[in-house]
Amino acid sequence: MRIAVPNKGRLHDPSVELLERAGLHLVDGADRQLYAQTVDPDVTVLYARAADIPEYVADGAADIGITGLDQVREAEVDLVDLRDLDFGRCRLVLAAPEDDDSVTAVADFEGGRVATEFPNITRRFFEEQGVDVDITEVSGATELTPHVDIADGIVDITSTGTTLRMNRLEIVAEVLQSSVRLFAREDTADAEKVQQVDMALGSVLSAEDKRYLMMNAPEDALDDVKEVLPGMGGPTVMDIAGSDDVAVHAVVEESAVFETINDLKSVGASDVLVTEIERLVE
Ligand SMILES: Nc1ncnc2c1ncn2[C@@H]1O[C@H](COP(=O)(O)OP(=O)(O)OP(=O)(O)O)[C@@H](O)[C@H]1O
Ligand SMILES: O=P(O)(O)OC[C@H]1O[C@H](OP(=O)(O)OP(=O)(O)O)[C@H](O)[C@@H]1O
Ligand SMILES: [Mg+2]
Repeated sequence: MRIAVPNKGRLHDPSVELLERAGLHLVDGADRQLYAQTVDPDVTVLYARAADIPEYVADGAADIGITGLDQVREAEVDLVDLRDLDFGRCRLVLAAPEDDDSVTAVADFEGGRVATEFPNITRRFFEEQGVDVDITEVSGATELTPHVDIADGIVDITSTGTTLRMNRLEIVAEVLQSSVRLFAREDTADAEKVQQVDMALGSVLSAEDKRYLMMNAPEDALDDVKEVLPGMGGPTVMDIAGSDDVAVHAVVEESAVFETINDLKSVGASDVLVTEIERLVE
């Protein structure tokens, strides 16, 4: 089974890190090598540009791929979105010079010019809006185009908004919300190995906001301890050799840890340990 992964840029490191955390360790992959075996002899990683990965999956060069939803929408290929991998979150927006009052709404672009790295997404957006525009495709530095009279506005990626602000552009409309996803083809989505990889990646993401709590408590405080411990079924309770206390283990939301520990101490728990969880296979 071949999985296409971004070979460079902002998506490369988080993609490789996620595979490693999911246990799909890469082996023998030299830095410039565009493929790598993994610890699973049935899973090979192919490295490609984020923009090319939709075609890699659609054409069968890879069975699944990790890339931005914006890249798949721009490629206009029909893929199965298996899972949001919760990074590379950004928006495609229509933006125009902040000091140009003639283009402050989508309709103002009627008969106007829009520069973008995403001509297909842009064309479809304006078609849906019933606005006729002239689209100019550029390969980067899109934010400059309205200031050198190449376009009246742009459709481009934004996440912090810094680049738009620095280039005195303001958002007129949101075109697409995007993040990095695990994509498959219709004919590969249900394959056993694809399901295994999807589950492994999901188990890492499920565990990220959970913590494992371990503590000791007097047996007669157990009911109060159970009251305090939220979520995931009942806690695990174990006898401690040579002690009247019991050991209690539970999985809790990371956001609840601070308050839960205070409550546990108040009902008599002691020696409370908090650890991260590598993977949580539901
Ligand atoms: N500023 C950003 N914030 C969040 N995600 C982004 C941002 N820019 C790009 N992305 C996501 O990363 C994907 C790849 O981005 P892009 O094609 O710009 O390559 P890159 O990884 O930024 O490398 P480079 O731009 O240097 O070629 C985009 O399709 C989008 O999904
Ligand atoms: O909202 P911000 O946080 O400012 O991010 C938006 C910028 O990020 C991307 O550029 P990138 O840095 O990837 O360079 P690129 O244009 O070469 O892709 C995108 O093309 C925008 O220019
Ligand atoms: Mg970029």
